[in-house]
Formats: sequence, C-alpha cells, structure tokens
Amino acid sequence: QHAKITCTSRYVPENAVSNDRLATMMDTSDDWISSRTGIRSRNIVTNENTSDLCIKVAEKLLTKSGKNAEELDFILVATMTPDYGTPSVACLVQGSISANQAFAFDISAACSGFVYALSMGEKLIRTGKKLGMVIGGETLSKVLDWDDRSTAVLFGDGAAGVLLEASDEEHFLNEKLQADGQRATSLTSGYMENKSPFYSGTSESSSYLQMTGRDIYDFSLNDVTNNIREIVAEDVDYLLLHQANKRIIEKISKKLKVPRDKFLTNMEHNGNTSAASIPLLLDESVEKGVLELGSNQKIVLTGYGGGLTWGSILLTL
Ligand SMILES: O=C(O)C1CCN(c2ccc(-c3cc(CO)ccc3Cl)cn2)CC1
Repeated sequence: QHAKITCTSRYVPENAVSNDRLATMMDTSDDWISSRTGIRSRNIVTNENTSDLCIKVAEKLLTKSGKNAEELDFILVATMTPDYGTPSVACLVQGSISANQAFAFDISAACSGFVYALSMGEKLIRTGKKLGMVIGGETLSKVLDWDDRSTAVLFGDGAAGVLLEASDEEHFLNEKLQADGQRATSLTSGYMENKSPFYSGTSESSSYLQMTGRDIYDFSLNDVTNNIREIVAEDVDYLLLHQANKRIIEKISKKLKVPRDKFLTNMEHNGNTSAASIPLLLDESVEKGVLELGSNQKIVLTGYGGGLTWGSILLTL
C-alpha cells in the first residue's frame, strides 16, 4: 500500500518578536535582518518547551481529521531541540494524547529533520502501518546565544506536522536523502558536557548554536541544488524548501532555472524554525488555498542544514 498526507496542522508561540524589538536588545536593525535574510518577525516561547508545541500540533491533527488517538500506529518527531535526551518529544506527545497503540521516537537531522522523518513515515506505511503522525518541532530560542547577533536574529520557535495514511493511490514519487558528517562542525548546537570525575577527554567550548554561515550558504547553493535537480526531473507545481534564508532560495531558483514564484516562502514571519519550517509552510499554504490535499498537485519538499544533512521528497498531494 501507498502513503498519503491526509491532514496538516501547525502551532507557533504567541510571542511574536519583530526585528525592531531585537534592535532594542542587540546591535542590529530591521533593515539589515530583512534585507539579508527576508525575516521580519519570529515567534519565541515564553513558557513552552518543544513537547508543548508538538502536543498542540498533534491535538489539532486529531481534531481536524476526526481520527482517534488509539488509531495511531506511530508518532515521529523531528527536532534538534528536544525537551530531554530521554524521554523523546514523540513519547511526550504519545503520552499526552494517549495514543496507546503507537510507538514513538525522535529523529535528529536538524533542518532536514522533517523530510527525513516524512520519508521514514512513508516506509512504515508502505510496510503495513495504517496511520501515523510526522511532526517537526523546535524551540531554538533555548540554544541560541542571545549576545551573538549573527545567529540570534535568524531563528524562531514553532511546530507543524502531518497525518500519514495508507492509500491505494501512489503519492510519494521519488526521494533522495543525503548526509556529510565530514562537514559536521559547520552547524553545531546542544553539546552535552561530561562532568564525570573520570572524564578528561575533550569538550566543546559552547553548547550554543554555532554556524559557519558562509560554508552553509555555499553548501546550500551547491549540494542542495544538485539534489533537487536529481529529484525534479519533470515540471512541479511548487517547491517547499527549508526556510533558512530568502536570498538562498532566490539563488537556488536561478541555478535550477525554475521560476521564483514556484518557491513558497514564509520565513518573513517565522524566521528559521529548522525541522518545523517545511511543515509550517505546508500547513500555511494549505490554509491559504495555495496547496490543496487531494488535488494531485506535484510538490518537492527539501530540507538542508546541520549534520550536514540534506534531502528532497517529490510527492503529489
Ligand atoms: O551576512 C549575511 O547576509 C548573513 C550570512 C549568513 N546567513 C545565513 C547563513 C546560512 C543560513 C542557513 C542556515 C541553515 C540552518 O537552518 C540552513 C541553511 C542556511 Cl543557508 C542562514 N543564514 C544570514 C545572512
């Protein structure tokens, strides 16, 4: 049997933080941020953790679809900012909605996380599972160095996800997931110190999110563009890329010679939400009527970021 996306939903923290607000906190400006990144605002938690955001998404998926939690076979959560090492965010979600028939685990693939998790969910349906949830959720605000204007202005918090169901129709047409651990240090975050009395090994200088922007920029322009080119043989209706930077998306559209208006964007009001960015864009586009489930529209989802990881899935809605 095949897998089909039958429902989407999203949840962002209420606290919207504008570029101007950040300009009162650090040496930056709305002009610099919006011209260099396309970001004008982002949502930042004041009392929620990643599991809280993902639980809201899960509850909305059940309400919108009319499905019962007991029908769920699996819950996958893509996140690089889990509440704990264990229990997983996925288990916290499973417990909160009492999906007592579902197994649950997190997937760590940074900004490619949702694409990796959606690919894994599709395989679970193809091998016999009937219904699953795939959620991307982050509270990046807790790993940022808020004194480092080069990263603090880029990221936001949020969560979004989909219901995957068994279907007779084929919707997942092609995919290519990639990684390069030799460029792992281009984007790091959340290093856990070993404070054991026995430990004298090396340790990272900081657990804050650190990024060599230039390297990631170049990686996105080269490896990611090649990946999309390989997957997108024929015409597609829309491309939903990880929302890291508006200029990157413009450059990729030029390199691919695909019209810019086929690239949907929402970093303007979300910032870079890592694993949540693609499902946030998907749900917002469905809500706006740009995308429609069951319409057979052909779309590409492309994630790229820490790991380094990158990957695309070609599917019809
Ligand atoms: O000076 C400038 O123009 C700066 C230059 C540096 N910038 C960057 C650099 C890299 C990213 C980025 C991050 C991830 C991780 O999610 C993935 C993919 C990308 Cl391309 C985002 N912004 C901001 C504008």
